[in-house]
Amino acid sequence: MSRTKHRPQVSIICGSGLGMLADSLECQDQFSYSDIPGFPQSTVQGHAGRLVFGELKGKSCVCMQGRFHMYEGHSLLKTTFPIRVFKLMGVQTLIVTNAAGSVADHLHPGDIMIIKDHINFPGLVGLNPLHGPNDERFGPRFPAMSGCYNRELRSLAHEISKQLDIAGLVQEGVYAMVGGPNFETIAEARMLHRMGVDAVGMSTVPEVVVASHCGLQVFGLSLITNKVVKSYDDSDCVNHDGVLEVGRLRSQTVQQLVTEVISRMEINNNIDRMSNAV
Ligand SMILES: O=P(O)(O)O[C@@H]1C[C@H](O)[C@@H](CO)O1
Ligand code: HPA
Repeated sequence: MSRTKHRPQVSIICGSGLGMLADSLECQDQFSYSDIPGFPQSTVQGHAGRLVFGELKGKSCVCMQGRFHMYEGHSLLKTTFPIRVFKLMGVQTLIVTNAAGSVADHLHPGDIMIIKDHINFPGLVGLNPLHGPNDERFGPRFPAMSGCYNRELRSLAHEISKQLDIAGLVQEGVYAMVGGPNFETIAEARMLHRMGVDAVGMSTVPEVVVASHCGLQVFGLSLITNKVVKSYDDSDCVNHDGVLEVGRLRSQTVQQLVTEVISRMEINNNIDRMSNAV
């Protein structure tokens, strides 16, 4: 905290190919993850590995240009370490973005899905960042997860997408986290489809669980970068370069939507900063 004058209220995590979300921050202070004690390193292409502080539409923000994934070999505690750092800094809101494959037939590459809820597949089999002794300073032993994606922010995003004339691209849905790093088999994709999953990815959920546990309000967006293959007659094949390419093509639209949501969200100036700990 002593190396930046910014005291962020909003934190943003950039998904694969969405690192440009940090570019619109003004008066930036940037730190490479390798210079931050306790931070893991980003190893995935499209995740720069920088923490960027700055102002956006009068709000103080911190942006992770690059996130950590379980499949990189990080423990879930390490993967979500930045969220608790943000909480200690006084952040009130977490905005998560990701690249995801569409499972629902009505979602297409280039669409933006506002995350309404999630399915935590790793969590359901015991891989949860909240495993282990509970640190009561952050939150309760048994946190509720219903309503963890803030309803007001979701409805604000719909309103903004109408005003930006992108409502045709924006839908709401359920994101499921799988462990990765391989993409889904056809049988797995069909199972997800039957379960009511709209989009599938390899991140986000651990961050949201930890943010929700410590009382941050959460807003999440998935950029649909590909369709998951659900038919044995389909010769399509997803790859990471294609995922990054759709990220580049839609980067400006995602940036506009996130910027407007931040601009119009309410900030409680009576913040609960645990900053004497950082
Ligand atoms: O960090 P996100 O969830 O945006 O990254 C997605 C999932 C994998 O890391 C990668 C696959 O292309 O993109
Ligand atoms: N599956 C899992 N993760 C992803 C996908 C996908 O199809 N696309 C981007 N991230």
